[in-house]
Amino acid sequence: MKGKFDIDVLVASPSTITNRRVQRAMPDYAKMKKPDVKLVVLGDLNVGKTSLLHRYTERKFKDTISTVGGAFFLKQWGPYNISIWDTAGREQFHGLGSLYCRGAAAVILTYDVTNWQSLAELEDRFLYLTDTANSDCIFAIVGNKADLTDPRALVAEPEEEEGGDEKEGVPWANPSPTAPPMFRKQVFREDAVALYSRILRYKLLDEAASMPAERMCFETSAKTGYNVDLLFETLFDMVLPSILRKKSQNESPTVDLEECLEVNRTKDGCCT
Ligand SMILES: Nc1nc2c(ncn2[C@@H]2O[C@H](COP(=O)(O)OP(=O)(O)OP(=O)(O)O)[C@@H](O)[C@H]2O)c(=O)[nH]1
Ligand SMILES: [Mg+2]
Repeated sequence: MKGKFDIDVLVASPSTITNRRVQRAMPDYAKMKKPDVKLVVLGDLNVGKTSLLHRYTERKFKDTISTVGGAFFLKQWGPYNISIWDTAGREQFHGLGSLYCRGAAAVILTYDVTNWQSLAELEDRFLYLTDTANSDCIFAIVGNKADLTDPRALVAEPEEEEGGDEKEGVPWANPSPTAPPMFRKQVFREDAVALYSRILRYKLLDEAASMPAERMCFETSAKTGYNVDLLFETLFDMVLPSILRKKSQNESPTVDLEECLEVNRTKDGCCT
């Protein structure tokens, strides 16, 4: 399934800027569109954050290397520009997390369904990083690698044709008879739902007035594309009110006191 407003995505990564060849191919930042809203993907090392973004933006499951610092993807959604920040799960980049979360309208907390510790880390190590996000920030909890445990997640969506650097073959595209061995599922949906409730309590949010956990907990596979569009597009729709509110605040007539004082001073000539 393609996004209803599918348009090119721009990718920029501080980790690639040092590479000369890439530097020449870097976009012209002067022409870059200003994002209207920001989404951030957080989670432990190796849970598949970058792979989810590749799957959504490039329709591919590609080889990845562990993210250094962070990278951002720009997605046009209707008339709006949405920036999606991919962060590094590695401990040494942890400090950057709260920087990336500053002003975020939505945070995607990602774990690996075959790794209990990756869920525990979300609460222990990542949740407090979101203190810098917007006060009305939306939280999604995403269990990735569902293809390893759930036969429904094995049905692959077609990959984009051109390119060539995607992983060789797609044996998982057909669940039978070449289905890969199933891994033991360590994190269940109920565990994610329970974490979602704890997050609302941590944020002092009223559960009844917040998005219900059933809508905010996803199981995905970056490998097959299972639920990946659903995840991002549900969030894009949810952050639209936040964009509209920001825009109307910017458009509402306000008086800049500093500017008035400056004009008055110049008129009176007292400061010239
Ligand atoms: N089976 C399976 N493997 C996946 C999936 N998503 C990612 N992987 C694999 O998991 C490994 C880590 O993926 P990344 O996307 O680099 O993980 P990350 O969360 O970005 O990791 P850091 O950048 O180090 O924080 C890679 O070997 C991926 O191929 C998935 O949905 N299913
Ligand atoms: Mg990564």
